[in-house]
Amino acid sequence: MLALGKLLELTLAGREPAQKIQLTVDGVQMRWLSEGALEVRPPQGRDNGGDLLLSSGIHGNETAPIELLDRLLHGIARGEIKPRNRILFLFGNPEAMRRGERYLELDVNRLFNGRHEQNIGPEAMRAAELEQLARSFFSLPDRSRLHYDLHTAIRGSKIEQFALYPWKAGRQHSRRELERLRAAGMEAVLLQNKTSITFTAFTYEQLDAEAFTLELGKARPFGQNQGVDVSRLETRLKQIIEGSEPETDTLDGLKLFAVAREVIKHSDAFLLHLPTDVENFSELEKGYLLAEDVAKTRWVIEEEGARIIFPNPKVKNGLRAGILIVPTSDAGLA
Ligand SMILES: O=C(O)CCC(=O)N[C@@H](CCC(=O)O)C(=O)O
Ligand SMILES: [Zn+2]
Repeated sequence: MLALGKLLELTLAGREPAQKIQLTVDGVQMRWLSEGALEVRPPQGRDNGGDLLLSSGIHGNETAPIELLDRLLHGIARGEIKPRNRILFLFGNPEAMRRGERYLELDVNRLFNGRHEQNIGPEAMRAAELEQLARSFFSLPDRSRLHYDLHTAIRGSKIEQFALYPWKAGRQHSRRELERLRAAGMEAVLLQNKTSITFTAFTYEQLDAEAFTLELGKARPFGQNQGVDVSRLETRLKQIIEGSEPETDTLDGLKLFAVAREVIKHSDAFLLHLPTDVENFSELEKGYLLAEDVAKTRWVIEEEGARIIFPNPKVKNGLRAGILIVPTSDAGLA
């Protein structure tokens, strides 16, 4: 296999390839751009006008999505997968991947949309670099732009695979993209209703891409992801890459949720009243005291059908310590 197909090995070893550009047997160009960053271009006559950004390893310990991108890249490098669109592969936080940790000092996925400018250190610099790589990749006019940022979660989940869809004023969420996500095995989509500081919020809000964070199961170390079934997503990604995607026109069975409230941790006094092993999408009764914080702040459930995702009292002050969500309908989709 071509050396650049081994982007994961290069990244984990902290090595820069001697040769930055390579061609596969069927004329696909692979170009190493920076640590953990590789662009794939189909031969000119085979380009269908789509630009696809696939990222993982934004959290270094979320290995199933890293292994999935590694398999796709191997397939392309060996000539087994024949791309018809441009692809940018990104491993988000190489040093955290090497250490098997979510992050070193700062969560990279809280440093986009300008936040990296208010911080210092390697992760702030990496977020700035990722923004630049994505901006440059999505700079060509008249092409479709799609970004999937792949993650696994800290805890188990009542709904195993789901997507988070960013929000921008004046822009409607796309039904077609949700149909595609359903076909890729996602069981639920959380429709955001305000701007955010994640990677997909950046590509959605600033680069006009359709962008989704995909949660694929529970985070485990490399080689221990047998319990994370990414087969439907993997099949769909190959089809998108090869331009052979079957038509899909149903949202049947796909659960839609909206954000009711983000629970922000304001101080070290923050207390979250949930068992440590609580699963994502656990339902919470009306009247339940979810959290308390400084200055007698209390988070009491007021919403019918409320559920919690990503509860995490260990986040830094000022950051999201959980999202309260409620069921919603497909009425607002374009
Ligand atoms: O399990 C958790 O608590 C977090 C899993 C994870 O990393 N989720 C992403 C979601 C990003 C988004 O809101 O689009 C994150 O928290 O960064
Ligand atoms: Zn993650």
